[in-house]
Amino acid sequence: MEIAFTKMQGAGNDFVVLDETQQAYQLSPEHIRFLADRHFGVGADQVLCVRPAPGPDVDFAYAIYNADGGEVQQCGNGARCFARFVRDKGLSSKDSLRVQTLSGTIVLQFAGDGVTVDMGRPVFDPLQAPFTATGLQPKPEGAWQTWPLAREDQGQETLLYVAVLSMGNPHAVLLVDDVDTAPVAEIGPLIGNHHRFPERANAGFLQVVDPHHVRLRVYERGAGETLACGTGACAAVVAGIRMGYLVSPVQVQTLGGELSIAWSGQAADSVFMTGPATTVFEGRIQLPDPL
Ligand SMILES: N[C@@H](CCC[C@H](N)C(=O)O)C(=O)O
Repeated sequence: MEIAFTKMQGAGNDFVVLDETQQAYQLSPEHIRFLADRHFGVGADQVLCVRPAPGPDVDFAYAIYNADGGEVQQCGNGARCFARFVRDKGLSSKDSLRVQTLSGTIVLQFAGDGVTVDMGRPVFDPLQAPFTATGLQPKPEGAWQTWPLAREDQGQETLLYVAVLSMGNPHAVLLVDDVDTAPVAEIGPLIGNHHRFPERANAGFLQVVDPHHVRLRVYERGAGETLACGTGACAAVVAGIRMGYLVSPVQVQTLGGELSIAWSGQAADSVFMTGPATTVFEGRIQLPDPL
């Protein structure tokens, strides 16, 4: 089967976007891995599918697959690219779009050259992250708390203290002095695959520069370290605000660009993310058969 695709990126987090509004491709995890492969396929951190609205409350449905083939609940940078794709392809001319994801409805709004996404409320109950905190003693961190994750280091057990929350998908946030020297490739998978995260997690490494500026690197579940992670930026800023280190709005400097995150500090309020969304190229690709 040959399919049309659009390659997009938001702050360097890159995507293969597929229009399934007319035809559902029903891709297998192997197809997703092939499309995301940087040597044999198109190359992407995530594959995004634009699907018809399942009901009158939303304009579209949004399916997200990590490069490893697994379907996930949320993708912030992808959401902005979703909005740009829908407009560029003439699928909708609305300035505001309601889109259904696996973890609820998000709202996308065009804002100048970029897109602002209402990412919904952060979830602080560890059980809902999901994170198994049973038997663990949290450590006070500013006005909030972090959880200890045991780690074997040269035969010795050491503890990594992470803030845990969900932005529709699971996040662990580790405060670091300098993201440039943080051992992201080593510690990212240890945190993300820790048995206390039964669905694995995205691991963010957060450097507070001042109350309105941070630097962030994220080791993403199912994709490895990416140049930016939108939900990771939301999670890191929310954690920083809850701890008392940050004040909204916060500019997040990632490896691939800048995102702006705003949150009132109230658990009942949504987190808003603004950033770029760009089309890189378009093409057609033959899916190897059988896959
Ligand atoms: N890059 C994304 C997040 C994609 C999903 C994530 N890897 C997960 O498994 O939850 C973003 O911009 O939010």
